Amino acid sequence: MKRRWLEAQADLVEQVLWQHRSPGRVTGGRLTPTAIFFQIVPAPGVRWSRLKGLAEELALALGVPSVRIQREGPVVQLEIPRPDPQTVRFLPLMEQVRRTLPRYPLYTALLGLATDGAPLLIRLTSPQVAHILIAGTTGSGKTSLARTMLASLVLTHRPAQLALVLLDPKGTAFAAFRELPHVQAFVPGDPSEAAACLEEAVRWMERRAQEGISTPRVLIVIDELGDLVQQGGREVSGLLARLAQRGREAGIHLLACTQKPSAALLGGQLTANFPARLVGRVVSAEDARVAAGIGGTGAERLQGKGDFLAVVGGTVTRFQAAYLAPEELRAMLRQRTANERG
Ligand SMILES: Nc1ncnc2c1ncn2[C@@H]1O[C@H](COP(=O)(O)OP(=O)(O)OP(=O)(O)O)[C@@H](O)[C@H]1O
Repeated sequence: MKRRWLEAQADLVEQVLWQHRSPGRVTGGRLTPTAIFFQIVPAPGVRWSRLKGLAEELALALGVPSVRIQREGPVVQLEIPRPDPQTVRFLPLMEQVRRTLPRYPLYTALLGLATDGAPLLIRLTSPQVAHILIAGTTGSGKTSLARTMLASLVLTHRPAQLALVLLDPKGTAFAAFRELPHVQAFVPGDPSEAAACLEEAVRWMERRAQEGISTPRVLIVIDELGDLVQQGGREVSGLLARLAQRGREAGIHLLACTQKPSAALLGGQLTANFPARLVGRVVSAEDARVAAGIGGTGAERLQGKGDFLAVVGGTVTRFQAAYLAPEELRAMLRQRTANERG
């Protein structure tokens, strides 16, 4: 049934290409949780720019809001959103990872499922990571992704290995985590309290660097970095920049979400110090460039709701974020807190 439907989609694509005098053969038909990927083998003489220009016509013919046409080496990839997108569920994916790996790697967070079907993880202590910026417009799934990463970390690390500082201006992003023994500080609302907390973190960083202490590793998680910097002004951006520049050696890492990844808002010094970027849907190609730190990623054509690019060490990996519904998260964390206390 699925095969036949995929073949019909491929035929439709070939028809559109033929009608627009850019014939090509459509092969593949790989399903990911949210999209179908085809490969187009253009007939001799068909120009890449012409194929690329047919995105709107293809979307119209297939009855979808948009399609992505990307060139990957000699191959042209066509990506069509699935009419029946599937959620990548956190718990089964986490179980799969723990089953396949002999030992869950330290300081490593689960992100989701890459388009090649493999689970995607990110290691805080890798030299190409250290601090992570999650950028994307509203509804792209930033806060949900940060929660997924946090959930995977607290499930696999003891408080003696990993401590958390949670800055949550809305007070709703990370509230579910606040009772966990890993949490050193939970700061909802009030930017002046957030500034005081960051000041303490800087003092702590300096002391740890002097004494050569780097455990427990500390992860400072910030929802809406843009708001925090806007409200807290120079003082806050200065503190954050210091943590980003010198935190790594003292075992302090930052994970920050932002709707507005602009250097003008966050300060060039701060943005330059987030080597790893997780980029969800953004509104323009310019925002995509700033968010990813490199051009041409096409993040402005992502679907939202957990459709992300991981940009780490010059490599771009597309993935669908694993998702934990709020009630699932609460139940899981209750269990985890009970285990730690018991
Ligand atoms: N990985 C995912 N899989 C499926 N649905 C998701 C996923 N991530 C987010 N969503 C859906 O998208 C909604 C918005 O997600 P989220 O609040 O994380 O976005 P956001 O980018 O943080 O938005 P805002 O900036 O407005 O806070 C969620 O309520 C959920 O319904």
